[in-house]
Amino acid sequence: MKIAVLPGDGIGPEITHEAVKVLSALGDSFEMEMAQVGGAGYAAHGHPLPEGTLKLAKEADAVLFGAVGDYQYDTLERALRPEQAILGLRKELGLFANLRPAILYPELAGASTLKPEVVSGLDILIIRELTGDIYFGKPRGVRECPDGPFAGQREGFDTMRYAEGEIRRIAHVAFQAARKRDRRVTSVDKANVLETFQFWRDVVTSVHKEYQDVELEHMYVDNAAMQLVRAPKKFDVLVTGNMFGDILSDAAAMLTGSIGMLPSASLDANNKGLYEPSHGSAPDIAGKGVANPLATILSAAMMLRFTFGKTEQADRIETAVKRVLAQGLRTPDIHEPGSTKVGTKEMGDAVVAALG
Ligand SMILES: NC(=O)c1ccc[n+]([C@@H]2O[C@H](COP(=O)([O-])OP(=O)(O)OC[C@H]3O[C@@H](n4cnc5c(N)ncnc54)[C@H](O)[C@@H]3O)[C@@H](O)[C@H]2O)c1
Ligand SMILES: CC(C)[C@H](C(=O)O)[C@@H](O)C(=O)O
Ligand SMILES: [Mg+2]
Repeated sequence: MKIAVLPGDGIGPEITHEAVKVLSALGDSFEMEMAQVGGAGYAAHGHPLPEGTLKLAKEADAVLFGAVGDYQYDTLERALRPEQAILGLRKELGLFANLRPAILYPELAGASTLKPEVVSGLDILIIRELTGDIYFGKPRGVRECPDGPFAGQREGFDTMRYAEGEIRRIAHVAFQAARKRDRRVTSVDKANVLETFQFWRDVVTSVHKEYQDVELEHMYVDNAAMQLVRAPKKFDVLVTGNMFGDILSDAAAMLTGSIGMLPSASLDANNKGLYEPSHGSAPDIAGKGVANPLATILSAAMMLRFTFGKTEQADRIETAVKRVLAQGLRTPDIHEPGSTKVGTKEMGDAVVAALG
C-alpha cells in the first residue's frame, strides 16, 4: 500500500501533514513517500510536475495531494504554472471521475450561510468529469481575430469538446453511484446553447437506457447553480463536465459550512486515485496555522474506501471528524458563535485522539 504524498504550495503542506498524521495513527502500515509539486516543484526542479514526482505518482497505489498555486507564479508561462501540475496528474493518470461529496454534518447546520432548514441533512454527490472539456480542448491560445468588428485585434480562445466515450464513461460512474444512493441523477449541461452539451445530453440519455432503475433529469447549469442554493437537498447525484463541475462544487462547498470541508476523489477506470481537498492553496492564510485540514483528512478517508477497500478504517476517520465537530472544535473558516477555535494542528491532533 504505497501512497505518494504531494503537499504542494500555500496551505498544502500544513493540511497534508495533518492527513498523514491521521493515516499514520490508524495502525496500518502504509508506505508514504513525499515529493514536490506545483510552485514547490518549479522552485526545486524548474517544473511544476517534475519527472520524479510524476514517476512516484504513477508507481504508487494512490496519491494524497494538498493544493498548488501561488500568486508569485501567476506571471509564468502557462506550461510552468503550478496549476499545470494537478491538470497534468489528472491527465497522465487517467483520473477522469472526480467525486465531490457535499455533506452537511449536523453539528455544522448553523455554520452554513444558508438557513438550517435549507441545508440540514444535505448529502449530495457531485461527479465532475475531469480530463476533458474546455480544460484540455485544442486549439487554444491568443491569435489575431480573423473577422467581425474586432478583426485584426488579438483574441483569446479555447476549445470545448467531449468525445462520446468520455461522456459515456462518466455517465456510467454517475448511474452506478446513484444505485448505491437514492437512485437519482441530475445531468447538468448547457444544451440550449452549446453543441458540446447537446451532445452530452444525448449521450447521457442513451447510457441511461442501461439504468432504468435510476431516475434521470437534465438541468441547465445556470438553473442548477440557482437550485443548489435554493433547494440543494432535492439533488442526489449531480453529474457534469469539467468546467461546470469546478464551479458548482465550490458553490456546493459553502452548503457544508466551509470550502475547508469538501473532500474529493479523482479516480481512473480501476479505482486508482488521487485524493485532494476541493479547495486551493489559500495563499491568504498560508503559514498561519489556521487552515481547516478536515477536507484533506476526509479525502484520506475516501482513499481508504475507494483505492484500498478499507471501509472500516475510512469509517473510523469519518466518525472521528464527526466527534471533533460534536466537541465544538472549529477552525476559523467556520463561523459559529460558542464554538472552540482551534488551529490546523490542534484540529489534526483532535481527530487522531478521536479515532476509536
Ligand atoms: N486543486 C488545487 O490544487 C487547487 C484548487 C483550487 C485553486 N487552486 C489554486 O489556489 C490558489 C488560490 O486560489 P483561490 O483563492 O481562488 O481559491 P482557494 O480555494 O485557495 O481559496 C478561496 C478562499 O477559501 C479559503 N480557504 C480555502 N481552503 C481553506 C481551508 N482549508 N481552510 C480555511 N480556508 C480555506 C481561502 O483562505 C480563501 O479565502 C490559486 O493559485 C489557484 O489556482 C488550486
Ligand atoms: C487549480 C485548478 C486547476 C483546479 C481546477 O480547476 O480543476 C481547481 O480549481 C480544482 O477544483 O481542483
Ligand atoms: Mg476548483
